[in-house]
Amino acid sequence: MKTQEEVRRAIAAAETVVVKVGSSSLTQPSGHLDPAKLEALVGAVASARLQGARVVLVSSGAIAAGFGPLGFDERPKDVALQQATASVGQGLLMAQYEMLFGRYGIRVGQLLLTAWDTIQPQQYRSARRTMNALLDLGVVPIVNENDALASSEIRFGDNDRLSALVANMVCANALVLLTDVDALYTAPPSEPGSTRISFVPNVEDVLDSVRVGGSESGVGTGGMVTKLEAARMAAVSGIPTVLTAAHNAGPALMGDEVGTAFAPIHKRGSARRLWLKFAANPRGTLVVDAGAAQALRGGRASLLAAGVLESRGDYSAGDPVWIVSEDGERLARGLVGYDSEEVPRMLGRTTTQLRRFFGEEYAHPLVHRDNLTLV
Ligand SMILES: Nc1ncnc2c1ncn2[C@@H]1O[C@H](COP(=O)(O)OP(=O)(O)O)[C@@H](O)[C@H]1O
Ligand SMILES: N[C@@H](CCC(=O)OP(=O)(O)O)C(=O)O
Repeated sequence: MKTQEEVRRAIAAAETVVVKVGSSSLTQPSGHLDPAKLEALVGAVASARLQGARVVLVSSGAIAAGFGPLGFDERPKDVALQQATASVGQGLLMAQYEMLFGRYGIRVGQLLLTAWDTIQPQQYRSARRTMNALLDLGVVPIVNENDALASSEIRFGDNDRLSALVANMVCANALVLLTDVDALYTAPPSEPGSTRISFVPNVEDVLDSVRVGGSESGVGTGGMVTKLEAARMAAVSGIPTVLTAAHNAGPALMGDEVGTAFAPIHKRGSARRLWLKFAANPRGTLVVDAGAAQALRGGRASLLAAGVLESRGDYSAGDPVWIVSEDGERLARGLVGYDSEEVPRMLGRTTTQLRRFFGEEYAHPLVHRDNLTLV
């Protein structure tokens, strides 16, 4: 799948498609939910569904739906208030979707995910099983970040990267990112001289040649930065992406030449590794010796305490950490198996010594190879 035509055709033929719609495309300039925009979006998604596609809708808009009814004049800035607002707004948003999809005889189901649910194998498997069961039933799963529960360290904030992880989770054949600009531009569209890009053969190459900025609407989160990250995560998972304005949803799903199409880069990765590689925010650093560095570079090796020289930072078991060489080169990111208070006394010790000195629960790698990704 190399040419634009092939990518567009693959999107039109996708058996399973993830459609992500941002807050900026569901709201009025005041920031409140816009029922007409919701209605148009549902029309396009329902049409794809009725033609036989399995469709997951990743929808933002909980905060937009909640702040008016709670008596606020604008989106709250405080994180706890945003979370509370999302909790009120999510129900109101779903009520709208239920009513609008109901007109087409389509059922919807709600799935609220945190980044954690895409990392922890048990939660990940459970989310995937539920999602697939919903799709088998012909239901349109509607996914949002679980804003009310997501903690600041492990929160996406935007839904772009979450949509790429969901696409990976359901083995989607296409990802459609809907926003308030019609395409990716060579620079933020408010800048004079920026031009529209209709096809990106390799998203990893375009990252250096395009200038992307944050959200200009004041409603969305992440801007084009997180959308390109999502397109890259999808491309690495072998999934083609189209990015365009929400009013182009219908033509985009039909494979018309709207917006920007991104070709897949053929490699398939697990959602957890994708999260680690692109989205995780490391909380600490493990400095490794030359032998461990070499083993890690070779791939498929776990990081054992015996090869770690130093632990920096304050982290808990399960947190993402950087793994760096002695001269500070970043080698990998990984999910560490122990708290930062436990690690120093484990350093430099073999697994046999750890078992003998501290017991069986310490006789494990600091970072298991399944929880590690090279940078
Ligand atoms: N190079 C670029 N091309 C297109 N849009 C860009 C670019 N750089 C920044 N943007 C901004 O990204 C915004 C979309 O992001 P955002 O507001 O977060 O939307 P959403 O709510 O859909 O996630 C656009 O409105 C645009 O102003
Ligand atoms: N989860 C939040 C969405 C946050 C947000 O604005 O994301 P996005 O529209 O993808 O930039 C909500 O539902 O309000």
